[in-house]
Amino acid sequence: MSAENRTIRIATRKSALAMWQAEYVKAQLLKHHPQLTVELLPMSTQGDKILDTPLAKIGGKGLFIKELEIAMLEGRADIAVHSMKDVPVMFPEAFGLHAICPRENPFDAFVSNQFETIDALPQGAVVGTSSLRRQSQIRKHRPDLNIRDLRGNVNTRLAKLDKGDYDAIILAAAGLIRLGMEERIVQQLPPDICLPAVGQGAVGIECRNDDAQLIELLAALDDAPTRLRVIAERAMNERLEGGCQVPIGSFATLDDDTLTLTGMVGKPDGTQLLFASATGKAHRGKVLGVEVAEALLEQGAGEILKALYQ
Ligand SMILES: NCc1[nH]cc(CCC(=O)O)c1CC(=O)O
Repeated sequence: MSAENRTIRIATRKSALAMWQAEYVKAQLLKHHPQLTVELLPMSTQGDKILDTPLAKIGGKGLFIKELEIAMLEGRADIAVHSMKDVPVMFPEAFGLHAICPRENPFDAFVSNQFETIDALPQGAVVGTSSLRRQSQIRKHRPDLNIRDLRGNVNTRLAKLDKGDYDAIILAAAGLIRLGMEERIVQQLPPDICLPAVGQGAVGIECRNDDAQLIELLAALDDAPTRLRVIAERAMNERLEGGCQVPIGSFATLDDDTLTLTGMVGKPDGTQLLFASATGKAHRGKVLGVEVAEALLEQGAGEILKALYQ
């Protein structure tokens, strides 16, 4: 089988956002390699089926990608497309992330039908998010708000807001933009209020490490600045062993060849938030990630994280 006539099958979750990302990767593959045939293989994953339990209790983010990896191991699919935010830092040995696509808006969005900003919410207003990272930072900023659990895909969450279950909800801006719902973003939360999650807004492409031909084809879709940023962000989480759903923010910026990484670990109740930053050459992202993680551990991040796993 030559790269000339190869059919690339993309394993993807079935949510609207996952399908958008898979279609995006299909379009990019065909743009760079018009000779290919590209097909989508939509699948349900454990993470999609169990909707009533907080993710941290049922095994975390890996639940969303295991089925996709099995499809690749069994030869039913060639690549899997992921939101980098949902990809655990501990990666199975047989697979690699062989392209990281250009990053969309990495910040969190405040979405409300009544209020213009998070600061305009009245005391005791009900805000929906299931992310411990968002909860921790929003409680720190506005201890008076009432944070309530909110799960499901982007459309489900918006429907719950529109039904009046919440005064506001927090979602990733990237998901809303990709789904053509940018107008629902009322306020973009700046990183000093809500530091984004590792990899937020970036899409990664995974395939088997033994598929050299495919790895070469995927190189055309890789965006070096995004990859350098995400490598640094993930190195921080790896050092912190931020395995499942955790109150950790990790956000890198790139200015020419200079990378600045900021990390945050917070108590879910918002009573203690730790921050650290490091700056250096872009290719040293892994070292910077470890440096920021160790600065956070020195401040007591280990105790905050340990308390969550008990
Ligand atoms: N946890 C779910 C998830 N995974 C990726 C995105 C979209 C943004 C992205 O690509 O990072 C979302 C939705 C959200 O957090 O609001």
